[in-house]
Amino acid sequence: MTTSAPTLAFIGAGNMASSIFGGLVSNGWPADKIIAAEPAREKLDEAEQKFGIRTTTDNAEAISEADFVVIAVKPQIMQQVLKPLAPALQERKPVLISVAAGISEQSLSEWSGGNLPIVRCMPNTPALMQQGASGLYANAHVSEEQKKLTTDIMNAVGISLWVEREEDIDNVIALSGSGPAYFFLMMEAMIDAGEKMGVPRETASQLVAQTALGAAMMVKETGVDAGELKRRVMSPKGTTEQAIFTFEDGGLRELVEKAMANCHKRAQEMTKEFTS
Ligand SMILES: NC(=O)C1=CN([C@@H]2O[C@H](COP(=O)(O)OP(=O)(O)OC[C@H]3O[C@@H](n4cnc5c(N)ncnc54)[C@H](O)[C@@H]3O)[C@@H](O)[C@H]2O)C=CC1
Ligand SMILES: O=C(O)[C@@H]1CCC=N1
Repeated sequence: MTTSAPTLAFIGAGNMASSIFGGLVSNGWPADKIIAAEPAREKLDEAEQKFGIRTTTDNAEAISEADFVVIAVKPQIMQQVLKPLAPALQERKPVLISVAAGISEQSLSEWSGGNLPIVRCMPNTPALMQQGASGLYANAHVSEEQKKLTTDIMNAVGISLWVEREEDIDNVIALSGSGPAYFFLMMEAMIDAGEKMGVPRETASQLVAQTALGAAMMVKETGVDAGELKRRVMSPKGTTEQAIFTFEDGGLRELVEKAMANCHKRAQEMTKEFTS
């Protein structure tokens, strides 16, 4: 990214925000074009030290020079954080990018004073490694140029895909926003099982992480269906099929479907809960 990169303000410098600004800086986004605002001084100090970005405890100050404002606070406090920022947002008119689950564009628009270009973005924490996956939804005030710049920002930390319907953001949450945790759970369970078999935890961890990475790369790079790739590991009467039959008999598919449905349901409940 050149020095003509737009200025980005992050409101909230927690897990998700730091994954995005950390990923941006690691990918060459100029650190002096990123400012993070947060009440927790220690998080700002860490962000300054690790990534060299600018910081402030004053949210409105961060907005005063921003072209894009990424709001990354918990959904529960979004309204109380956003409402006092409406005057600063209305004066500057940046693109407001919310990464919050369960906060509708309508609520964001109302709390920020109306008529702002708003993007609902559903990223995930692998953004920190520039391996994030984001779903993006724009309201009618977002111009094509602003959409392109939003794509540039999120593509700097992974892949991003636009959705036409806002409700698809809840599907993106169930797939990729919350998705890393599903894979972490699977890896954690495999590492624990490996350790029980007597493999040192660190060795098990390295083997599992590389296996997950390799499997993901095969799905991404070969274009071969995941089911077919699975079948290619399952030699007839071999070892893998014993493991896969155990997963299938135990109802793993149904469990995954149920887990994702519950994740989606919670996003919808939150949207109702946090509508003023
Ligand atoms: N953690 C994840 O994997 C993902 C999170 N999200 C969304 O990101 C948002 C943030 O989640 P996390 O980063 O996980 O939470 P977090 O708790 O790590 O970060 C929130 C940050 O907001 C700060 N904050 C509190 N009051 C504030 C205020 N008045 N002004 C500015 N900052 C304030 C907190 O000190 C904290 O650092 C949520 O809305 C969540 O739905 C979206 C996708 C994935
Ligand atoms: O668990 C959550 O609510 C957030 C949204 C997606 C991932 N983490």
